[in-house]
Amino acid sequence: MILQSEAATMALGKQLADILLPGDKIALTGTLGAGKTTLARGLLRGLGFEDDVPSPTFAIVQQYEPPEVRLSLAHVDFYRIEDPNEIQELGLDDILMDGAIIAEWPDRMADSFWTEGLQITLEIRNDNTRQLTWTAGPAWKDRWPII
Ligand SMILES: Nc1ncnc2c1ncn2[C@@H]1O[C@H](COP(=O)(O)OP(=O)(O)OP(=O)(O)O)[C@@H](O)[C@H]1O
Repeated sequence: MILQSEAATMALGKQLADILLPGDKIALTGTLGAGKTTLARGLLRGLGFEDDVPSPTFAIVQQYEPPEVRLSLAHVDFYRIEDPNEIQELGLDDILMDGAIIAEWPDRMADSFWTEGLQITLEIRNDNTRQLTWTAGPAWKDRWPII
């Protein structure tokens, strides 16, 4: 699918919010500036979050909880993770018990962590629009694709 503008990336994130369930994992892959944070922003907006959404690069995990959002969501950026042991300390399994995860730079985690998830790749095209490709585990059957 082609995303023609920042607004289209945001809109897709908002649609994703409508189908999001506890335990969902969304992996966002793409080069710097591909639109990963924009998509996460749209998702958070769709979940009801009204404030600014910072890039989680510095915090690594940015947690959003009700009532600001309809479903708790961890916005994760694995970019700065170097030691796999650090990942265990993030408590992602606990978060997934009643919430969802959307993560940038997911390749820092084992592939097996994402096989049940929705794995999205964003690429910058020559005309500056974005190409989105995806794979999704069985949990996403009948929910995705949404447009
Ligand atoms: N579909 C689109 N078409 C054109 N520009 C877009 C599109 N989606 C997002 N952008 C723009 O791309 C820029 C980078 O977006 P964003 O910060 O979300 O990327 P990122 O992948 O999170 O980057 P980084 O890895 O550096 O954090 C922003 O200026 C945003 O407006």
